[in-house]
Amino acid sequence: MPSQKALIRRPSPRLAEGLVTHIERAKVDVGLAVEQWEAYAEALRANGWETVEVDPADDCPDSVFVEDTVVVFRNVALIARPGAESRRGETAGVEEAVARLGCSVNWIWEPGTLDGGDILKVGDTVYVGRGGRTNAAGVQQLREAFEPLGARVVAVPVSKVLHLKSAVTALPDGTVIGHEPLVDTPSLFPRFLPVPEESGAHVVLLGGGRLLMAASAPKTAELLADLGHEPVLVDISELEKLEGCVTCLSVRLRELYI
Ligand SMILES: NC(=O)NCCC[C@H](N)C(=O)O
Repeated sequence: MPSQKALIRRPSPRLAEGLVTHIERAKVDVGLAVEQWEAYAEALRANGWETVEVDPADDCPDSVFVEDTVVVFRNVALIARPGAESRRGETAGVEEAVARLGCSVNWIWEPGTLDGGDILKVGDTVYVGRGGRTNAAGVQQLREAFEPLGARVVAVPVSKVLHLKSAVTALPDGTVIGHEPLVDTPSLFPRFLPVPEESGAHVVLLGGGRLLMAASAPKTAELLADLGHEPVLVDISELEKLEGCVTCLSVRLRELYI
C-alpha cells in the first residue's frame, strides 16, 4: 500500500525571527501562526493524510517550513543543504524522521546548496529552480541522485521569488500554474496556466481533485473550482509574512511503499 504520510514540523518559538528576502518584514503573531499551523495540519488529516511530526527545532526560526529540508523521489530522501546558513541546523531532525519512515537517505554536499522549495515534481519530471538558495552544484547533485532512479531533471531559472515553488506548482493533470509576473520562463513548461494571484500559484495536491490553497488567493480558487477542481482553503497569513506558502509546510510522502 502506498503511504499517505505528511511530514510537518511545529513552529519554533523564535518564528518571528525567520528570514525575509523578497518582501518587507511585517510583525508576526507567533500565537496566531501556531493556530494557523494546527489548522493546516488538521486540513491534511481531514483529507486522508496521516501527519508525522518531525521533532521540533526550537532554535531554528524557519523550521516550520519543513519542505525546504528534504526532497523525496521514490523511496529516496535527499537531505537538502539549505542555501541560507541559518537554516542548516534544520536537517538533522528531518534526516532522523525520514530514516525512521524507511526511506533510503542521500545528501547534498558542500559546495552544493539546495532548498526543497526549489523542487517541483510533475510525474517523473523533476523541475529544479536555480535561484537564490539552490546553486549549480546543488542542481548537479540532484541529477546524480535522482536520474538513476528514472527522474528527468529540468533546471529552471528563478530570480523574482524565493523558491521555484513560490512561483509555480502543478495541478493533478500536470498543468503548471503560476502568477505570470513572477515566473522567469513560463515557456519552459509544456502546459502553463496563469493565475491571478501570487499565492494562487501554490497548491498542495490532497488527492481526488482536492487542492489545499491559501485563503489569500480567492480569485484563483474560483478559477480552479470553475475548472473542476476542489479548493480547500486555509488561512496562513502569519506564515506568509515570512514568505511561507501552503506547499512549504509539509512534505507529502506519496510514493513510499511501507
Ligand atoms: N518552500 C518555501 O517556500 N519556503 C519558505 C521559506 C521561508 C523562510 N522564511 C526562508 O526564507 O527560508
